[in-house]
Amino acid sequence: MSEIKTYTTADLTQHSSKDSLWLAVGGKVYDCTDFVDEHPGGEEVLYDEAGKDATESFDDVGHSDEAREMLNKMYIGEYEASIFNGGKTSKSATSTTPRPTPAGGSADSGRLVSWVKGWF
Ligand code: HEM
Repeated sequence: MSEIKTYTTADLTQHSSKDSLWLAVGGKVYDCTDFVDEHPGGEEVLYDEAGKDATESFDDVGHSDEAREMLNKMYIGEYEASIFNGGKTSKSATSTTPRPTPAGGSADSGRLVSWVKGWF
């Protein structure tokens, strides 16, 4: 059993180079360092998003389920900013969903997000 790590925006920013390239997508952090060369969409777009929350760009492309599955292999932890950035990441997380929730989970997490946001 591995413990779940949480990374902040500051942590993410430290990994924005070719040598260590992390991306946040849908509230989760992925180490894409070794994937850059294999990305069908090219290296450039990943460098552009390196060390950032790439949820929107990732979603905009309309990546396939296969692409989403590839993400699972690169998963290294949760992105802490997902709740505190005005819901941007969390909102997209409902469509990205490499989460261990059932298929109907997106609606539920949407509700959770609104609920959490109500506190701020
Ligand atoms: C680590 C995260 C990512 C993974 C695993 C991934 C994976 C893939 C895969 C498998 C494809 C082939 C088409 C498909 O199956 O959907 C693809 C295409 C593409 N990706 Fe990504 N991608 C990632 C991040 C990004 C990001 C952040 C961008 C930023 C804009 C991006 C832009 C594109 C584009 C533009 C294509 C289309 C290429 C084409 O059809 O010519 N990807 N990606």
